[in-house]
Amino acid sequence: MAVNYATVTWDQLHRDARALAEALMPKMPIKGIVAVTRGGLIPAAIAARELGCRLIETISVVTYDEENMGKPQIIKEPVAAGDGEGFLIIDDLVDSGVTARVVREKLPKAFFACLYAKPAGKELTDLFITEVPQDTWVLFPWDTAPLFVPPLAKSKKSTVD
Ligand SMILES: O=P(O)(O)OC[C@H]1O[C@H](OP(=O)(O)OP(=O)(O)O)[C@H](O)[C@@H]1O
Repeated sequence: MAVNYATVTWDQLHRDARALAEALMPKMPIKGIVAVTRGGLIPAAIAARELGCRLIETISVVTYDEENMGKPQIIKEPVAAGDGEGFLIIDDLVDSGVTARVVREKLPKAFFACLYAKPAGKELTDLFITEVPQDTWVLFPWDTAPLFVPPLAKSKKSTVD
């Protein structure tokens, strides 16, 4: 399957996280936020600032490593969030939905919000900002760096030389 890329800039991410916070305003007041590390940390920080929320818990789910292929494992429990009642879960992306399923099982009473969702996992969310096609790889700002790109005139041998 061919892969397309969608580059998300810091500005775009900030706008989308603010849009998420605005959409979450009707859920206020809340007890706290659970950020799904690591991708949910920055969206959760932005949303927490907008929502005036200072209690931030985390959950870390490892869905793949060489010894544990395919078996998702919680390596950090969201202890402060109990069964999730009164908490918002925030992640950057729901792709296959494997992570979201594990997080929801752990926090069945929490509300699950993310910035971007792909078709395979979107039903596991309560709220997302933008749908992304399944074959698109989202490049987050922390995964990328600006690179020099040669001008067109230098990138191919000119035919008028
Ligand atoms: O729906 P899924 O197929 O489970 O994919 C979504 C998860 O993948 C990414 O995390 P990743 O496992 O890459 O870890 P990271 O955020 O620590 O980089 C993302 O932040 C989600 O938590």
